[in-house]
Amino acid sequence: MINILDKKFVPLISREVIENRIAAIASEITNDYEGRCPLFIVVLNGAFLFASELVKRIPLSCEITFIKLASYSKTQSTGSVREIIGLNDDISGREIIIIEDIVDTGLTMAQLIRQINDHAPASVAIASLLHKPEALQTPIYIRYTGFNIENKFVVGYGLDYDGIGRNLDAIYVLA
Ligand SMILES: O=P(O)(O)OC[C@H]1O[C@H](OP(=O)(O)OP(=O)(O)O)[C@H](O)[C@@H]1O
Ligand SMILES: Nc1nc2[nH]cnc2c(=O)[nH]1
Repeated sequence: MINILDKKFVPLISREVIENRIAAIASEITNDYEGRCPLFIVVLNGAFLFASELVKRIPLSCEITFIKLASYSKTQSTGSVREIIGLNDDISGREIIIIEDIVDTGLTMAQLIRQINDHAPASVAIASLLHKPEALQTPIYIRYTGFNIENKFVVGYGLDYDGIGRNLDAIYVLA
């Protein structure tokens, strides 16, 4: 059990299990994109750790860029997605792979996909470390999923509770 601010969390997914799964996703992406040069779009803040562990295992020629979106306040979705840092890259004709830490309600991803599709990419795929299928409010197809989890608030491996806990090397769930 760990304490973060006023809440208690218990272990859900260990570092070893996470890293083995990331290695498997990296192999899949490497096979699927052989001979192509994908552009990874990393959704900050939460996806920074997943992204760094993933891309270092993908020996393809590729580019990596960042966008910063926010929709969560403490343990709840606010229902609206704010863009804090936008996309400056030319994505038309590119093979896009979005790297996300979690797809929960799906509102963040739905907005980002709409925004990307407005710029005529060649293809768009999503890689998300976590997914809460029961929480989804809009259909989202996730090509590469790390783990499907229950609809409970989680922290660690990039994910925070009120700004704290992103540096934990495993995933914890609210007790
Ligand atoms: O599917 P949704 O319900 O839209 O939730 C998913 C989003 O929530 C988290 O971001 P958050 O707003 O917490 O910002 P952060 O990544 O900076 O922590 C996460 O990184 C996703 O981007
Ligand atoms: N930290 C954290 N951020 C989220 N964003 C969407 N769902 C979650 C969650 O369960 N935990």
